[in-house]
Amino acid sequence: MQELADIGVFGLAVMGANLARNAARKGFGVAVFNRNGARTDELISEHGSEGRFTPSKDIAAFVASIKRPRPIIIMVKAGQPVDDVIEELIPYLEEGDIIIDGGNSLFTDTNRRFHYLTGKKLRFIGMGVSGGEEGALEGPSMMPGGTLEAYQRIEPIVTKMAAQVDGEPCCVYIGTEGSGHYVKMVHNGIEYADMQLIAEAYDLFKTVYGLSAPEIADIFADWKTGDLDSYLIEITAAVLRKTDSTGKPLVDSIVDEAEQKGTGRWTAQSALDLGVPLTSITEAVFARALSGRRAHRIEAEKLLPHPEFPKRKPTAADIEAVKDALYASKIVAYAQGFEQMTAAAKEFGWELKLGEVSTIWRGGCIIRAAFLNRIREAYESGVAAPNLILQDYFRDAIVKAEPSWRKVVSLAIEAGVPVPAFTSSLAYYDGLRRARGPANLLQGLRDYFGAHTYARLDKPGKFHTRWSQDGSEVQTS
Ligand SMILES: NC(=O)C1=CN([C@@H]2O[C@H](COP(=O)(O)OP(=O)(O)OC[C@H]3O[C@@H](n4cnc5c(N)ncnc54)[C@H](OP(=O)(O)O)[C@@H]3O)[C@@H](O)[C@H]2O)C=CC1
Ligand SMILES: O=C(CO)[C@H](O)[C@H](O)COP(=O)(O)O
Repeated sequence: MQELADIGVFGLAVMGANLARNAARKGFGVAVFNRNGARTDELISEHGSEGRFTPSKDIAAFVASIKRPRPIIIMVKAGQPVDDVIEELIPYLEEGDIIIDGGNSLFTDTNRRFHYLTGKKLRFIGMGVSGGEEGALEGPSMMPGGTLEAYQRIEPIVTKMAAQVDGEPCCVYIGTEGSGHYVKMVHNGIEYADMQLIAEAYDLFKTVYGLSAPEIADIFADWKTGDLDSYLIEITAAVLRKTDSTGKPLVDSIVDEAEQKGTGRWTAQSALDLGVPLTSITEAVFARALSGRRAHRIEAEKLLPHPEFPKRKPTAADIEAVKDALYASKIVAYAQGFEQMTAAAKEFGWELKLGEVSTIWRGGCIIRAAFLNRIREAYESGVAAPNLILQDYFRDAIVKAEPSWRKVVSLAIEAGVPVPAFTSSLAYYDGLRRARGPANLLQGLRDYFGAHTYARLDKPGKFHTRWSQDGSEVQTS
């Protein structure tokens, strides 16, 4: 009789198959199941020799082939399929078994599933997994949330499967309920902002300076060695350098419509609910939405005049300025993402350790970057600044970059090239560093049309002015 597997993987598309192979390569016995059995056959025929797999074609046999208490990773399409799979598994599970949802589930769904399964004496972990196809195989960043004792049962397996940076696994217990999926959602939101900023830098080089894709690839390859060192900068150079069968840059033939599966939008929606000014990520979501209106854009280009900007090759200083603008905007995006996690922890009663979050994002995941070491140091220093921008390292970096950032945004505006993430990040920065903004007028207007009241700088309490009556002011509280 075959030895029982250490873990089960349900769902063998790119992510599930590679996570299963990852676990098997690390020496764990892995039970595998997919609704369409052809994927199971394919995994075993192509990679069965990589480790100890137990394939099954029915759920009862799959569950029975796993050591108790059974940890089962579900890696299926997010949404209803996760609920369907949970219902299919429940009849075969026993008290204490652990379902781990490794997909990009919405954190409120994870909260619901966590409480539902706890009520059935089963344990549930919502585990964000980042790293794409390659990360799942070679070592992803993992963000598990649920009960601590359920995590402790799977910890020896998942910490071995995760990417390792400086001897530390990119996997740590995040907190209870849907907190792991929340953190993964914000990771993806930051991923949206990072990518949008890169796309805006690319657009400036292409549209304002007239550089070709391979010329821009050289710039990004150069940036890989500095402050911007990151996986996304590295793959940007690779994407820009790639030619297609005609020998021309592939990127020039890709349709300029960005798709989205939802995690960026959810991040922005949650920020709105929490009242967090998450401008960079939200602009990145809107930029994808506008990119999706391609037919409108094609029509509008014919109807709306747009400035013809004389193209000239960039100087080294021009390139450096775009780099500074990208770096400063990136600091804003991360500061906003971390502020959102702080607000969510408070709102939902989670104890999120943001230093640990930055630690596990240093490897395996899509936003992995040298930069995350600086964020980790900021949190480890124990100096609790309410906003990362106010930590010494980031404050110095952003102040140094500010003149170039402003110059680049002005140039883009003058040239009619949209850089919404650069622009909104700068506007956020300018708003943040003003002790007194213009919202006093908003309050006056609100009080005028709706008697909504206002506070005064010179005395405590709330006040209302009888604007359309005798103009007198009354104290309301
Ligand atoms: N692709 C990526 O880079 C990343 C993906 N993720 C997340 O990981 C999860 C898996 O992603 P990915 O591997 O790309 O696969 P997909 O999201 O494309 O999902 C395909 C898998 O879901 C299964 N499935 C769909 N509906 C059902 C159902 N009702 N019952 C049972 N199984 C079902 C499919 O089974 P069948 O073969 O039978 O159709 C297949 O195994 C998703 O939540 C995704 O968002 C997370 C990080 C990165
Ligand atoms: O989770 C991921 C990486 O971390 C996925 O790649 C995600 O699907 C990307 O999101 P979108 O498809 O919306 O761009």
